[in-house]
Amino acid sequence: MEPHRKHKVVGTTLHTCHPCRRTIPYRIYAVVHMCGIIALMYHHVHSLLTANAPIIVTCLLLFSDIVLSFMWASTTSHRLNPVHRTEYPENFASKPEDFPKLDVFICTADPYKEPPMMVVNTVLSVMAYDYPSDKISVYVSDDGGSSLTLFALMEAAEFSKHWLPFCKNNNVQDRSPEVYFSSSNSHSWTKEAEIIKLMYADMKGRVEHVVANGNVETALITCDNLRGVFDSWNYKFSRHDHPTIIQFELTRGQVLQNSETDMDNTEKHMMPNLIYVSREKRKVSPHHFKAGALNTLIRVSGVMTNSPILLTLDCDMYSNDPATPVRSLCYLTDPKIKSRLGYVQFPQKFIGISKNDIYACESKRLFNINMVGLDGLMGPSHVGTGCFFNRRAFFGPPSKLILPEIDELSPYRIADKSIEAQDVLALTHNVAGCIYEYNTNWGSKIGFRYGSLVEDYYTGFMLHCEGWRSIFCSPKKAAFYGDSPKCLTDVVGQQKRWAVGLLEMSLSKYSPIFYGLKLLGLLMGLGYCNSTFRPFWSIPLTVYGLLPQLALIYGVSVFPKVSDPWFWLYIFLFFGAYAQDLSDFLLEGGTYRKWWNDQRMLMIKGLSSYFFGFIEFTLKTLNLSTPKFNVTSKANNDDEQRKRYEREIFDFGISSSIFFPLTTVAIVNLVAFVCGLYGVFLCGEGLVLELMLASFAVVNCLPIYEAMVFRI
Ligand SMILES: O=c1ccn([C@@H]2O[C@H](COP(=O)(O)OP(=O)(O)O[C@H]3O[C@H](CO)[C@@H](O)[C@H](O)[C@H]3O)[C@@H](O)[C@H]2O)c(=O)[nH]1
Ligand SMILES: [Mn+2]
Repeated sequence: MEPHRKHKVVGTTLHTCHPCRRTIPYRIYAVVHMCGIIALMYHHVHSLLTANAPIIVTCLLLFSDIVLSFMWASTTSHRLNPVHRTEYPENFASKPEDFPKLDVFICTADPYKEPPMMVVNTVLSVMAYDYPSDKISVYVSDDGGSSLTLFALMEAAEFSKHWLPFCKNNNVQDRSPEVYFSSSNSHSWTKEAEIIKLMYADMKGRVEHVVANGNVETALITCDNLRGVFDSWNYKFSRHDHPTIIQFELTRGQVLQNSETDMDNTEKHMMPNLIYVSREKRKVSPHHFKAGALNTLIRVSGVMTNSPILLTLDCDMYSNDPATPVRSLCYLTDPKIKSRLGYVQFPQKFIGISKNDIYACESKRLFNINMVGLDGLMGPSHVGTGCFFNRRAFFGPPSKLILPEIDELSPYRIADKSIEAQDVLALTHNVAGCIYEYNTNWGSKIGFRYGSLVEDYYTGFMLHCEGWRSIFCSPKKAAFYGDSPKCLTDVVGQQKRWAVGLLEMSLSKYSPIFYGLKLLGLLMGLGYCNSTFRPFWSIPLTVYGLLPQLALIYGVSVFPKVSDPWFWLYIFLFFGAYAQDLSDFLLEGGTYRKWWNDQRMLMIKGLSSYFFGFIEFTLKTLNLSTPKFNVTSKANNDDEQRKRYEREIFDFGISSSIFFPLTTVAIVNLVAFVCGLYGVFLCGEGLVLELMLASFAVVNCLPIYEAMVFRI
């Protein structure tokens, strides 16, 4: 973070906003770089007309440079007005009874890729927020329809009665029990902590036993009334075809927590609601993956509690700071901005990243740098997790409320009935049914939007287009920590899914380049283009990764020679763009080595994920396949692999065709590099730019050669 003192400070005492220091130099540089790009375009057109190089070569280079310039322009839109914000939750003075109610949504989809203990820890960490407990309702959506997850939540509900008072009475900061009990200060644990630790270990043992067995044995269910709960999982039940299951009174008699009646074991605190929802699934009805799951939760929670504020979390994102909801209220309750404020987005931060982040798992540009840039315009994009929403934002533009099909779901309704009431329960089952959305606005005008595998990004974009604003809230102490894929195959797989989702968005009728620019204006529209058009990086990467290298091998030139003044333009544009990328990184708290790995990963993703993303998207458009939301595995059981990751050794995992273009480019560059060097020694002045490019690629590919050699 930069020092703020000298800068203009605007806002109320609940939050302040400071323009970043780099703004002015960045704006000046933008003008200079733009002149360079215009000159380059002139140069290309000139060579096209005078045709001193083969036309196809000039055209390919021109097209690549157009894509690169577009990427530069869209990145620059983030650089013209970056801001940092600070909030002062200590000034938030409402009485506990005046706090708004909060519904927390946690999504999970597969008990083997997303271990139920992980879900349990996330659930417990938010149940234990420093917030009036009776105002919190935690809804867990289980798209895996798994009895294992439900069993784990029943255990969590029981354990929470001890865990919540323990945290609050001792002001524990790590409210994910796994994190708390694995932290190193074990010697200072009190007797009470030791007892709770044993209870936790006990519960963990039971849950892991059930998961290893693959089914819930009746002997493990201690409470008689709970046994019937698992009857739904009969022979007809499969994860893609099953009825709705909603369980809400776990602790006494039936399932999960209920804040109206459940007291914790010290009888002082009220308990939050904990509700398990597995929406109905039928093979014939589309379920729209996570977007569909979240819309179901918006409706189920609408019927049960209808809190004005929603927090969405992926099951791996546990809370790292119990004060986070109050921090978000600094914005969400500010009368000056609240009527147009759609959401407050926190950054995605991850645990267990290797020292220099070899696979760029942090996605720093996406989750951090770009967010700071967009925050000074209309607000950050939505990144799917760690986001506090204004419920109203899901029901049409700020100026025009779109009423849902039934009154019970209206965002301003006060939910005053008990969640146990029969009619409430019946309605929740109805709204979680798979035909409920037919002929409604869900997924198009209200709720999370369907049509893209990056439902988060798409929905945020549509909200901005409707006139909603957003805020990026990035406190020093991370609000959430999550899990990020840590092996290369998983990373490129995740990125391929994103690429398909982004292409679905960029080539739809709501493409940021038309619809976005029209509704959001130049900078914000371009800002959205920066991410949506990211898969297009594969075009310049392929061209620049092969064409000049082939030229080197055949000894012909495609770039200007050193004696040509245009040579310096190439040097300037290349180093200018890279230097600015590096400076973005360093100014937002990155390191040189992380930046270096990040730029290498862009190359790798471009030649694998984005490349195949294009293919998958084309197949989808031709109706030849339907891309799926492949959930990223968060269970890492491979010790060898983990060790290699910690030692930062590149690991391609199981050999996969996804790496074919990448390895081809790596080999071509190595050959070209050798040929180029040979040329320089042989005839003095060689093809300097071509050789520089090949050497840059070779240096970048070193770990790839290493991995290739070790594999043989
Ligand atoms: O049919 C599905 C598929 C996924 N999920 C949940 O979606 C979340 C994200 O899935 P994950 O495999 O972790 O994907 P990531 O690529 O890591 O997620 C990023 O990208 C997604 C969009 O592709 C966003 O939804 C996420 O919030 C964002 O963190 C998880 O909690 C899943 O349980 C569902 O609920 N239903
Ligand atoms: Mn994830």
